[in-house]
Amino acid sequence: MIIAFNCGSSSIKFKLFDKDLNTLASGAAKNIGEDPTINISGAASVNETISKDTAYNDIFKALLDKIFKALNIKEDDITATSHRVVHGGNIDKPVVVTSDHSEKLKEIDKISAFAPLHNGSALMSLEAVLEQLPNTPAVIVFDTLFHHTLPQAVRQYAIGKPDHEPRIPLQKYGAHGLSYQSILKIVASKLGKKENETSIVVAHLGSGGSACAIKNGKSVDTTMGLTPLEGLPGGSRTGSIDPTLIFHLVRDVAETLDVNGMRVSRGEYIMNKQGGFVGLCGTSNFGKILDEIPPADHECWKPWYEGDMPNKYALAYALYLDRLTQYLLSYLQKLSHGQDPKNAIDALVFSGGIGEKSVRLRKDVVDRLSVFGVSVVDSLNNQASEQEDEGAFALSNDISKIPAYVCWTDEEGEAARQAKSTLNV
Ligand SMILES: Nc1ncnc2c1ncn2[C@@H]1O[C@H](COP(=O)(O)OP(=O)(O)O)[C@@H](O)[C@H]1O
Ligand SMILES: CC(=O)OP(=O)(O)O
Ligand SMILES: [Mg+2]
Repeated sequence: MIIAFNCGSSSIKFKLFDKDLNTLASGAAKNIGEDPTINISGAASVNETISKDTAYNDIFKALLDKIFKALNIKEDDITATSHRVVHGGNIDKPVVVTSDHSEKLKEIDKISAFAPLHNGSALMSLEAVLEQLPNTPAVIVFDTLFHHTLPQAVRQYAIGKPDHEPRIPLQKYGAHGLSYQSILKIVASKLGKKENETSIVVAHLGSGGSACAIKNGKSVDTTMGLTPLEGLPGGSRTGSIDPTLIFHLVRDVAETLDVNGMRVSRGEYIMNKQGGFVGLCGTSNFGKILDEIPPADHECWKPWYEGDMPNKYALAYALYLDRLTQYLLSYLQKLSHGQDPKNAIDALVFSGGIGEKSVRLRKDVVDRLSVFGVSVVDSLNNQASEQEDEGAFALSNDISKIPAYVCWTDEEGEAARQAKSTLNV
C-alpha cells in the first residue's frame, strides 16, 4: 500500500492506496487555524474536533496516529509514502528519502523560505513519518515541477539581477502543480483526448487559490509566483498587491518572527496570514462569506463592478470575483491566440474546495466570461456540487463555446502515482 500526504495551508489530506492505486481510505485534518477537525473514511470512520491552538505538527502527528490505529495498518503493509512539498525550486524530479535522509532534507529545506506556509510543515510531517516508518522509502513530489514548462517571458520578473547569490533564481515557479496534473489527466480522459493535445484553463480555488493556462498539456501561465503569495487572494493571503504597500502598512517590515520554527519577516507574515478573506472580513471560511452576501439579483451587483457593497462579506466576494475573472479572461485570451476559442480551448475547469462546492461562484464567474461564449446550464451547475469525487462533471451544454466543468482534484492520487513510478513498485 502507498500513503500520500498533502500538507496544505489550512488542511492535511491523505489517501491510502493499494498497489494498483485504487483508493482504500482517505481523510483530512481541515480548518487548521480556525476550528480544526479530523476525519477519516474507508475501512473505519473517524470524526473528531481538535483544540483550536494545536500546532500544525501536533495535528499531523494526531492524524498519523489515527490513520495507523483506525485503519489497523502495520509498518510492513506500506511499500512507500508520498509527500506533497509545494516548492521544489528547479528540482526536476521527485526525490526519494529514507531513514538516512538528513542531508537531502536539509538541502530541500533551504527552499522553505519560498513557501513559508507550506514547505516547513510538509518537511516536519515527513520527518514524523520517517520516524514511524524508518524502513519505508518516502518520495517527495513537488507542485512546482508541473510549471517547469512556463515560457521565459512569463517566468521572468521585470527586475534586474540580485546583488547576492539567492538560494534559487528569483522567478515565477507557480504552485498547485499536482492538482493541475491530476485535473489535466481527469479532464483529458473525460474529453477522450490525449493529455498533450488538451488545452484548458483551470481555477484551483482552495484556501490558497490559483489559476493555470495549460496548452497542449503544458503549463504556459499560472498566477502564483516566486512564492504562493502572488496572484489571487486566498483565505489569509493578500494575493498580488502593490509590493510597496506593505512598507507603508507596517513599520519593521523586515523584522523576523518565529513561524512553525522558521524565521519569516513580519511583512511576509502579514501578507500570508492576515490578508485575503481574513483581512477583508475576519474569516477564511468561504461558506460563511456566501451566507452573508446579498442574493445574485440584489442591486449592488448591477453592474457588479460599479456597485457599492452593503457589507464586508460582499466586498470580499466582489473583490475575489474581480481578480479571478481578470486572470481567467487573460488566460482564455492567451490560449485562443487569434483562433476561435472554440477550437483552441477544450474546457474551463473549476476545482479546489471553493470551485468544487460553490454553485454561486461558478455561475457568477461564468456570467462574467460570456464574452468568450462560456455558459453553464443552471440545473447542471446546481447538481454538480452533489456529485462529490466523480472525476469531472460537465456544467455546460452545446451552446457554450467552451464547456465548463467541475473537476474534483486528486492531488493525493497524483502524488501516489509519481511515487509509484519513481520507485518502480
Ligand atoms: N460548501 C462550501 N462552499 C463554499 N466554499 C467551501 C465549502 N466548503 C469548503 N469551502 C472552502 O474551500 C476552501 C478549502 O478548500 P481546499 O481545497 O480543501 O483547501 P486547502 O487544500 O487549500 O486547504 C476554504 O476556503 C473553505 O471555506
Ligand atoms: C500552494 C497552496 O496554496 O496550497 P494550498 O492551497 O494547499 O494551501
Ligand atoms: Mg490544497
